[in-house]
Amino acid sequence: MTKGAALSVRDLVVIGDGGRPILDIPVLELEPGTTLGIYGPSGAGKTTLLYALAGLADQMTGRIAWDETDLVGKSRADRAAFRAARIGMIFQDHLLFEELSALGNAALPSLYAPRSARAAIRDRAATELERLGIDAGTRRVASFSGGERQRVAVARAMAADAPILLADEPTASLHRAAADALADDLIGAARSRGRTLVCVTHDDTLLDRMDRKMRISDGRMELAG
Ligand SMILES: Nc1ncnc2c1ncn2[C@@H]1O[C@H](COP(=O)(O)OP(=O)(O)OP(=O)(O)O)[C@@H](O)[C@H]1O
Repeated sequence: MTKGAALSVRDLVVIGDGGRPILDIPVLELEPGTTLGIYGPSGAGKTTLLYALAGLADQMTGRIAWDETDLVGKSRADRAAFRAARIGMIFQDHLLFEELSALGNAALPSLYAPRSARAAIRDRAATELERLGIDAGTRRVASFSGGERQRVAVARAMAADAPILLADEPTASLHRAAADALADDLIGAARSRGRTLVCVTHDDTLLDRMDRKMRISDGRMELAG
């Protein structure tokens, strides 16, 4: 079983390009295997928080510790290495390689993995795609719909079998039944494999299934459950 990671955020301030703080989170603690839903108005700072938790924000102060690793103090290269090894990401623009098939994209984490782990990653990628109803086949993802691309991104995050899953509006381009199936997968991954899941979403059905919910408004936490 994958061991989930604990999160400890303290006095996190993310600075925007203009030098102005765009996010201020005094305290956020998550036990391994917890699911957290983040919601709030457009422009509130939800994606900024997810990027910071992934170590993708360059200008930040405070502390973002996943277990013993504080991403704030690390170099960009070290943060990238941590991300590759420990974080599965489902982000809004999907970041797919247009020339590759669904399986080619979903199995991408195998490129960064030790040789001994590669076959298992490809197998998980294929299994996830099948479960999400995507033909792994030879068609390039360039011609996929928004919802199909979303599911390829989910399969890729699952294939890595990372202890941390970060998702930005994972159900946004899906109809209700597909959104519910995807929620089953994400939450099932957290519950059965102890992964820690942080999910930005406007989808109340998905939010209601999270262990905890946090509202962000104007760069600040408003409610924490
Ligand atoms: N690098 C940056 N430099 C300056 N401002 C930024 C930067 N990144 C984001 N912002 C601004 O910070 C605010 C928060 O952006 P963010 O994308 O986190 O919002 P959000 O809550 O995810 O919104 P949405 O629901 O519309 O996706 C916005 O006003 C945005 O324009």
